[in-house]
Amino acid sequence: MVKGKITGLSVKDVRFPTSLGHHGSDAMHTDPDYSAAYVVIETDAEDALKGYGLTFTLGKGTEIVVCAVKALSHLVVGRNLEDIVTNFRDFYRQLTSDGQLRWIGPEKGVVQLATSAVLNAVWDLWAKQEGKPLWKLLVDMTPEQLVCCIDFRYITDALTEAQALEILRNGKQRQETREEHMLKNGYPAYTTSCAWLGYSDKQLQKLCAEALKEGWTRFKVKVGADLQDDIRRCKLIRDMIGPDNKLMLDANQRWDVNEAISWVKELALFKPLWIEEPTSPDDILGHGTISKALAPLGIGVATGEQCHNRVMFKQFLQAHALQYLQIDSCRLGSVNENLSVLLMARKFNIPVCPHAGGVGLCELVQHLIIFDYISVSGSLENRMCEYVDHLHEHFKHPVTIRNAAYMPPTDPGYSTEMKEESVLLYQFPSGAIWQQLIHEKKAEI
Ligand SMILES: C[C@H](O)[C@@H](O)CC(=O)C(=O)O
Ligand SMILES: [Mg+2]
Repeated sequence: MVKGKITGLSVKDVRFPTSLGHHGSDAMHTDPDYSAAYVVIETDAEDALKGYGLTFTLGKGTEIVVCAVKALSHLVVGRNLEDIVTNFRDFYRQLTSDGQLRWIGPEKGVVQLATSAVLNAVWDLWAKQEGKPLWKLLVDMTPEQLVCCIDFRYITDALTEAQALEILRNGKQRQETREEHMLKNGYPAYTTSCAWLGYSDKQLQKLCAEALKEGWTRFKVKVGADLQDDIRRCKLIRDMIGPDNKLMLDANQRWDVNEAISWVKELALFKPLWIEEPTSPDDILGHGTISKALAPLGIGVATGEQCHNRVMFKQFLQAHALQYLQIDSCRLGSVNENLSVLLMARKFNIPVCPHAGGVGLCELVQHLIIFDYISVSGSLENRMCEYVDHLHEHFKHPVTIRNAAYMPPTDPGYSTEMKEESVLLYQFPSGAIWQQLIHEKKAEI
């Protein structure tokens, strides 16, 4: 039962100094401080439940997203939660179509990140009021209710509402069997934690050995800055994991199109499954050219973590420009826009392998991919979800990984809530952690 009027929305700039340990580093983001614009919404309902939402950023710039969240808040405060969720498509459109704010988007960049943080909080609150983890809320919704959350504007040439309904109705068949499978075995994951670009070979070997012991069988390596380094690191990791485990490469947009093709050909002997973000995330035709060139080598192209909306994904799919689609729970406009992308991926028969990691991205996206398996794709073939072993301790309901798989969350909500003490300590710049780093001249405002 959904209830209450939204009476308040607050947003905080929360940053973790991950750059100090080179965690999260890649060929383009050499010093990321994993951060979040962290939203809390309150209602006047007696249950006193709050909704928590976030979007992921890399340090500087979080304050700009915070500003955008504040600019959106007048569209949220004062609204009745039941009205929002029963007309979710309209609400999504109100947030993304504000006559003035859309000029700095539309549906991309800072305003879309802010939209995502706000809507993630709404979904969290809805799931909490229903007493279900978000994935289960989605699984239990009817196809009609689910399509009512999706804005089909700009994608009907690829997916109509009727086609979405058909996919979701088919997805209802044997749904219980797949739910049981998830509850027993979890959703398969791969790890990126061993091979950030800033890690030494020694660190890489140590982390890889530990991961193998823990049962990981799928590994991602950062590449793209220096070819000889890449060859050395890929050989190191391939030798350690053996020929049968999976290896993926991630260049984080470092190359031009032809450079990407020739560079990846040099790494082909290490048998990577995919090359991720080989070039600009906006270059759909470029990704298509790379896909064509690498297909004979058995290497696919993966992208999506910086794909800013459903229209981009539509075109990637139409242009056969990706072979692995990487949704991101905080880059797209929350669950609403992600639903449309999951359905398009199903229609085009492309496996979804979500981007996760960052801060909170694993916590959130596990709900979406578990729902995808149970109610949309119905398949685990060629599918896996990213896992990164950082910052989970700051969440009230952190992910549970068992045998290299995400176990479905059981607590009500979207797993978005951070521990209060973490928010206090890491709030930028007033939190004690940042005050200390600023004092030691290891950080600046
Ligand atoms: C800057 C981030 O850590 C980025 O490297 C993450 C990423 O590309 C991934 O996890 O994939
Ligand atoms: Mg990546």
